[in-house]
Amino acid sequence: MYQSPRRLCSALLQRDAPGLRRLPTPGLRRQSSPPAAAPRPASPRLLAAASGAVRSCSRTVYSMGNGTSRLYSALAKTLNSSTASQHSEYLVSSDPELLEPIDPKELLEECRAVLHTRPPRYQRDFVDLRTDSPSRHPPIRVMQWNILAQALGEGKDNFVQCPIEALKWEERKCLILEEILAYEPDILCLQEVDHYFDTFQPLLSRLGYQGTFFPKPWSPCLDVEHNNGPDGCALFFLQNRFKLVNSANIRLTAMTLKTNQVAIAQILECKESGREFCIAVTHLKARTGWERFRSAQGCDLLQNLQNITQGAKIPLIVCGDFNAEPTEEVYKHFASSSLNLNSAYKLLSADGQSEPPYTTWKIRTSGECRHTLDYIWYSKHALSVRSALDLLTEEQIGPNRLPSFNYPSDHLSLVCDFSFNEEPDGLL
Ligand SMILES: NC(=O)C1=CN([C@@H]2O[C@H](COP(=O)(O)OP(=O)(O)OC[C@H]3O[C@@H](n4cnc5c(N)ncnc54)[C@H](OP(=O)(O)O)[C@@H]3O)[C@@H](O)[C@H]2O)C=CC1
Ligand SMILES: [Mg+2]
Repeated sequence: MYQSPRRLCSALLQRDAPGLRRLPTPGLRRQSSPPAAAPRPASPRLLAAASGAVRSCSRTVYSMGNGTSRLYSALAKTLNSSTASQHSEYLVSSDPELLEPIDPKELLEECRAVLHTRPPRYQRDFVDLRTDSPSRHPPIRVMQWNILAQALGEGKDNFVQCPIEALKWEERKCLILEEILAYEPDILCLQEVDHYFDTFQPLLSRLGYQGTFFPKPWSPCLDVEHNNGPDGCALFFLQNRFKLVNSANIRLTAMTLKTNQVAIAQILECKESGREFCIAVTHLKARTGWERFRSAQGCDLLQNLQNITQGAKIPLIVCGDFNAEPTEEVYKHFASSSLNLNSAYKLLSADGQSEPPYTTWKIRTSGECRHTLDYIWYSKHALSVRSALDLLTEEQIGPNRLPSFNYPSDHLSLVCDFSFNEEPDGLL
């Protein structure tokens, strides 16, 4: 019988343990020594079913080279304005076997079997950040993660110290799934997703998530031979915790021009508390020299979010790979916006005012790239951050940096537990 991930693992999570201290991560880590029982044969049932299930569909949509992005754009529902619209699924499977719930423990076991030759997953701890007021409702766990598009990792990114075998999709996808299953986010905000239909949508939907994908109009993945389609942003939420009220796919503009960057914004209603909030995910333009462009995209996103949240009446969480250090203009726009946002990971610093030293760390032909680019912004008057997942240390990341055999992306996942403030002061 299927149980929701939260019910299965709540005893292990200790999210509500009192005191200000580091919390142990869930007990779902792959073991460093081989398990007593022999690992499963290398024909994972759930993983194989997932990729086989949608292959026929993804072939139809994706296997036509660069022209596919045009076809895909026609399939994707695009809103250039701030108007929110009703959500609709891009792909609805009619095969009942593919809709059967998965036991997350079983999927995790399959991932571990696939990964049994690799070193163990890095250990990261949650830092308890609670200030005072206890919450009557369970926290909302949000994960922000640029998972590294498979086509970009293999074909464009030039991670010169990362062995190509570490990027093999059949194993790397298990490392990504393992990270998601270990932290059990209620909401998952992803960038560089180029395996939505054949991997994440079918698997995560069977774990109880409802997903939305919005591809980039001209994804650079489509320039890579044997690509799996365009990359884009994906947003998943647990259906037993939230009801979708409204959803908007936004193609960002810069100085009124349409750009290649996108965002998804959704209004969700919390089933336990009845409270509504807006969750958004984005991936802004990369590379140096594009700072003003990013700034304009950020302004457009803020304007869209102003409208969607009815002028900051609805609490907001914005996750993204902003491709911008905290010194950049786009960061300052978010920090000083009338939406009253704070960046959650600043709370890990001693004074609560500094961003972490890095959220991505890789070595390209140009040298070492260590930057803080990923953020989780939240309405600072309406929401509190109860805990945040600590980042990896330099030692854990290792001399060859990311991605690696232990970690599947060049960006670290950020995970926070939020709760609504009990007595909103009307300032949001
Ligand atoms: N077919 C066509 O007509 C068109 C095609 N295009 C394609 O789109 C691409 C541009 O798309 P756009 O969305 O603006 O791309 P971005 O500049 O935003 O970058 C795309 C990806 O490249 C990664 N990246 C960042 N820095 C580097 C680097 N130094 N080396 C390698 N990869 C890096 C980024 O990862 P991260 O965020 O993790 O840093 C990001 O995911 C073009 O190169 C072209 O391939 C664009 C327009 C038209
Ligand atoms: Mg990238």
